[in-house]
Amino acid sequence: MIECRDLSLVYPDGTEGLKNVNITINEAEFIVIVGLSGAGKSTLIRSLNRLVTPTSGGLYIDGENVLVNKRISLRKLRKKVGMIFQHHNLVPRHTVMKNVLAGRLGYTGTLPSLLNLFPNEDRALAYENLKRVSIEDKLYTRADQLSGGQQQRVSIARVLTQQPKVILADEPVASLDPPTSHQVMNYLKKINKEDGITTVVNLHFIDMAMEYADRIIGMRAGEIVYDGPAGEVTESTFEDIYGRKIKDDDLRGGHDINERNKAILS
Ligand SMILES: Nc1ncnc2c1ncn2[C@@H]1O[C@H](COP(=O)(O)OP(=O)(O)OP(=O)(O)O)[C@@H](O)[C@H]1O
Repeated sequence: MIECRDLSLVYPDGTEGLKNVNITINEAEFIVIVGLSGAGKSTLIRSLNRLVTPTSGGLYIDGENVLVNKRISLRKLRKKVGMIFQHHNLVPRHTVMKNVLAGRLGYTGTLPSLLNLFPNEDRALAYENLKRVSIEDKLYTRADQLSGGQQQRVSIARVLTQQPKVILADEPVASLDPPTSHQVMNYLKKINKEDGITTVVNLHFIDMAMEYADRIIGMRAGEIVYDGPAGEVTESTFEDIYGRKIKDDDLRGGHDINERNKAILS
């Protein structure tokens, strides 16, 4: 469980990225954070993994405040919390397998991984996870030879290989076309349901947020302005969060294609 208590973050130039955020993220939830550009979605998700450091308040992971308790090293935190980025952050010239094995870094240490000395169990785990996102046939392909959607699936396999308790995804579909966006979201949702891994995703497409989230958190100007079950969200909720009418650009579309996608994945 993750708890933010009066969490605030002021960037060095004085910009308030987060203002008194109070949320509790429960085990196995699938949460989507929505809000306009600049609302603080990335700042919040990056705070949860300490990629940025909140300037006041408490951030409790399994009951321990990781902002004050130095016993919990960053490495330990990052073993528990896996991250997926918009641009997947794969090493372009490394093979798919090597990229996925990087998920074991927190367990093996840097030197064995530099020497490619991963135990066989790690390799088997990496292969299983590539199979879960249906990309095991690209095992020996260089990451930069894959499409954007394939690269994002490899980054999902990498995060799974880390065996995290929580997956954070910062705009994971922003660079993808509608069918590929749905494919990636379906994989994230399937993993959340099957493995019970808590998942927090930043999205700016409201139709996707409603389709995949169990719970939606709306942000504006660094503050939480909505927090509730996705089933209770309406167009006017989004208009309140965005402070304006909903536009076509706020929708990803592609739902007809998604029905086929879901059938393939189920
Ligand atoms: N390193 C930084 N230094 C100063 N200000 C920053 C920094 N990173 C983000 N900000 C500011 O903090 C606020 C929140 O930004 P953040 O990136 O968290 O928003 P966002 O909702 O994720 O937006 P987007 O969807 O465009 O990524 C914005 O005003 C942004 O300009």
